[in-house]
Amino acid sequence: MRIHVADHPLISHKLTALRDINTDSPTFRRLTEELVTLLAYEATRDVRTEPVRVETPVSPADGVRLSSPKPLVVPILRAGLGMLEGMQRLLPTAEVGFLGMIRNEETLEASTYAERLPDDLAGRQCYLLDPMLATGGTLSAAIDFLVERGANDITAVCLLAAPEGIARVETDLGGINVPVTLVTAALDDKLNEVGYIVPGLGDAGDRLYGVVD
Ligand SMILES: O=P(O)(O)OC[C@H]1O[C@H](OP(=O)(O)OP(=O)(O)O)[C@H](O)[C@@H]1O
Ligand SMILES: O=c1cc[nH]c(=O)[nH]1
Ligand SMILES: [Mg+2]
Repeated sequence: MRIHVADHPLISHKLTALRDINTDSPTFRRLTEELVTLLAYEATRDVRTEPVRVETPVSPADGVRLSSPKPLVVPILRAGLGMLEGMQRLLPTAEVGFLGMIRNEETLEASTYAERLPDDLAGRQCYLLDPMLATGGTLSAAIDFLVERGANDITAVCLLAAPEGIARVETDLGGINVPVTLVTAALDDKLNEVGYIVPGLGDAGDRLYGVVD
């Protein structure tokens, strides 16, 4: 897996505020959107374009525009939904698919409760959105869903990734001949004994959607 840690000072600044336990839900949502827009800039570095000629008021100009087929953006519910608008800000014409996945907090196994993806993903550039890559079970299962539909160009955009999760995804990818890129704002230290990222930011879904004390 190709890994890009986008450690720009503005990203680090916003991420630090996001981690802060004193950051409330509305601010957490806003910072998530802003961070994703910055990460999307990196994640779409290889987005496909085609040449186009336009007329400026002065002369013809050769440029590019996004080419077909449209990129596909797939937020992993629930927490990934908080990243969708930030991504759409840079890719407003992208198609959007959905995966609903939940990790069992005892076993740490991911299961899928909703899935809405186009049937054929061959040749599509696919962007998975999930703020947290912890044990890697969720991302690995999401990649499997896309690959089963023929995807062969996958980029995962995460806010935080743990080394254990990256290792798991890389192992699981061993049997799949599909290039996957991970773009993340930070590589954290480790997982704790209950599978949370350390230092992390806590439960991203709860902090986005207000289920906090
Ligand atoms: O790498 P993993 O160990 O699989 O953990 C990461 C997953 O856990 C969180 O989702 P959660 O299951 O809490 O669901 P939610 O988004 O509905 O809160 C997070 O948003 C990831 O999807
Ligand atoms: O630290 C973690 C791990 C999984 N899911 C989260 O929301 N946070
Ligand atoms: Mg959660």
